[in-house]
Amino acid sequence: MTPRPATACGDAPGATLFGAARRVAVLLPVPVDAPYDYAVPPEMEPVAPGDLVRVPLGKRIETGVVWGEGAADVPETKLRPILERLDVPPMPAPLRDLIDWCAAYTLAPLGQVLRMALSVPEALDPPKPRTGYTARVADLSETTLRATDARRKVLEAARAWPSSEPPPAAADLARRAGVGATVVRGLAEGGALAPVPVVEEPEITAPDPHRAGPALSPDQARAADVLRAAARGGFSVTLLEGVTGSGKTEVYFEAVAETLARGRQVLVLLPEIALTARWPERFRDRFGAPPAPWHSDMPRAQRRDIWRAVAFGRVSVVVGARSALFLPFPDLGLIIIDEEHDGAFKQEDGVPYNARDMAVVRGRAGAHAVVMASATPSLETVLNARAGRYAFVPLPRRHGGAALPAIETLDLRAHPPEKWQRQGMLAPSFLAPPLLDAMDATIRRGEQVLLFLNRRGYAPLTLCRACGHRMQCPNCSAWLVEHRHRRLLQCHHCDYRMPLPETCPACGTADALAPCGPGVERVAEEVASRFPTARLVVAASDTLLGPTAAAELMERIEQGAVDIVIGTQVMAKGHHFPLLTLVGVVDADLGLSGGDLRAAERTFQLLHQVSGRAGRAERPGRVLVQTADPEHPVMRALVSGDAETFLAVEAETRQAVMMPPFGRLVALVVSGLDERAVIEAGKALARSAPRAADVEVLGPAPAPLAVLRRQHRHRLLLKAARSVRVQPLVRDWLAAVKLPPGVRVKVDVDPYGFM
Ligand SMILES: Nc1ncnc2c1ncn2[C@@H]1O[C@H](COP(=O)(O)OP(=O)(O)OP(=O)(O)O)[C@@H](O)[C@H]1O
Ligand SMILES: [Zn+2]
Repeated sequence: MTPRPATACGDAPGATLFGAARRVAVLLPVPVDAPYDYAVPPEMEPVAPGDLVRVPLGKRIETGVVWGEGAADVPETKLRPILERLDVPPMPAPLRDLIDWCAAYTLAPLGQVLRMALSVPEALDPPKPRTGYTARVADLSETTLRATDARRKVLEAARAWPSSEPPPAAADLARRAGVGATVVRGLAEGGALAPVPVVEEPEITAPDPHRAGPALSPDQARAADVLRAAARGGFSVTLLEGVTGSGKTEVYFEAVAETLARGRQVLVLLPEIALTARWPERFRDRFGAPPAPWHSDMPRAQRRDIWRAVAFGRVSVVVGARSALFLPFPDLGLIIIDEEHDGAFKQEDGVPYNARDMAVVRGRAGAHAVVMASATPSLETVLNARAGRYAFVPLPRRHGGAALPAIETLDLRAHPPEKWQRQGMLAPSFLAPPLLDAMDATIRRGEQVLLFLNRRGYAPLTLCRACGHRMQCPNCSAWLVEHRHRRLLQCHHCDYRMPLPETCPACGTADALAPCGPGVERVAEEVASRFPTARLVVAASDTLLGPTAAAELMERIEQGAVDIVIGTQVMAKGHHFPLLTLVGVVDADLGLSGGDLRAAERTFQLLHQVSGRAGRAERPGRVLVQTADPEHPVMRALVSGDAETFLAVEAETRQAVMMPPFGRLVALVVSGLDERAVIEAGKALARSAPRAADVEVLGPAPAPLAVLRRQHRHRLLLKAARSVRVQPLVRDWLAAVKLPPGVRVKVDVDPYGFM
């Protein structure tokens, strides 16, 4: 552990002497490892852990949280006082536990983790009052004001304003009286109306847990019983594994209802909340009121309101992205993690934590149930369920008698795509003839097609036919992706953009730059030409502008206003389109290259999820998976539907090399502008790497993304047996190496991505 900092004020002398004043530790949302001590002015008592306080820090004033008793190792004379205790509920103990745990586990500074829980500092201030007006007199004759018609009407309206409602604003009162707002202000100045400060928190309709849900099938009812029982008990984790379209949402809604009926709060975590915009509508259909959303794309004012409503217990259900886990629920009774296998639960920037795992920590701290739902649970979670650490609830059948789709591979070597005519020239095709035939037949039947390609833009690479030059990002070791609609080349890592040049920047040849490989836009171009009358949409994170637009598009698809959807992973999960019967996977091999530990698992999950969009209602579904390697275990598992064997082989492979979840991994990414310094630092780290039984350090080696935003990046990987506590090892390791200026080391415990 880093030693507790001596004092918050540096060399500034203590402002006051406090005699025997009590001291407390206050954690501040700044990158420090431990709380600072402060004195509690006696008149402020009682001050207790969790209280939000304002304290001096150097020359600033900071807001922090009382974390516990003071440490007594700061001299009395240096101790500074708490300035103010804020008028918000204390941070609940389970959230403080989570913050402690998260910092200790990820090795992130404690204060940096706290910062995630205080992400909307303005939510700590009382809402700004607005001015309302009440009648001060019964009649204008009691004032010196001349009695005009307009004035009389306003005074009457003010006197008639229902006392159950807060006093109206000038504009509202004027509207009621049918006059202009200036009349109201004139009456206030003349003493006929009294201006009063009105504090209003936004109104929230509570979801009603007693509304009847749909009639559940026997399978669903059994599963719902187990989840309801879990929601009544203390801490538990349950894996709800249901095939795509089995009604997992309806089933876990029963656990939500149970928790709400017991008067406790519920948190539902969804990956990429902004894109699963239909979920709140389903919730509203079931419970009669919307859940409170929480994600980073929300307007700040809305985040402020929701943070407060959660803290004061006025909100009972939040549906959000991973950061919702750090909201100050005073009485959380259930966490649901939908699509628990999804990589979006892992935060890569800032504090690298996995919200799925931290939800379990939060559940244990708060002694309540945690439910993980997925059709393709992660290997970690499956093993936890097998070992009995998690309860297991299966939903083996689709709802309403729908069959699972028939999945076939389409060997691209046996069925090479045939070129097509583009503006009088032959253009490469990305769709094999059998897929095109199936699409044609599907549309003719009035059904829908989803073509899945997990690549945004037009082409992932642009190259010069004359000299072979490849258009690369100036800041990253990555190709620039062409976005033809927007007429630009863009880096998907740093967002660098440039117009598509007319001549090759290397050799100067005109019109020689050619796209290489497909993105969704390019597939759409081919489809538009081959199916000129079909109604076509492209759905990718950069074409769906915001949750509302996304929800609208999903609704249009649901209603059959679209024939062919060409989409990235935003189309893969959660959606329920009754008319969608054909899914074509354009490039199933895309995610399999590269040395990523989870490449096979992730590809299987994604392709299985997207396959699951087909044939969810009466009409049967079909999936065609284009691949150059139909014998690959991922393709075989997809076709056979035998996830169990696939996971067993995955498990065996990883166990043989002691990779997660059988061993532990910690990634260290060394980065800096100066490549030499980065390499030297990497070597220095390797030299002082921990030497212990069951611990191995690999690297340094350039990271797959060797340059990112001009920063050179080298990686080391610490691999250890599960029994090893890696945090103290890494802490000592980092403490032993002095980094040159300008070089940083980012620690990622349980890395998920390997870029
Ligand atoms: N008991 C039921 N009564 C009526 N409709 C149901 C019932 N169960 C499920 N459904 C409907 O079936 C569809 C599929 O359910 P849901 O989306 O919950 O499945 P899922 O298991 O979450 O699927 P996926 O994992 O593919 O997203 C939804 O439209 C849902 O409303
Ligand atoms: Zn870049």
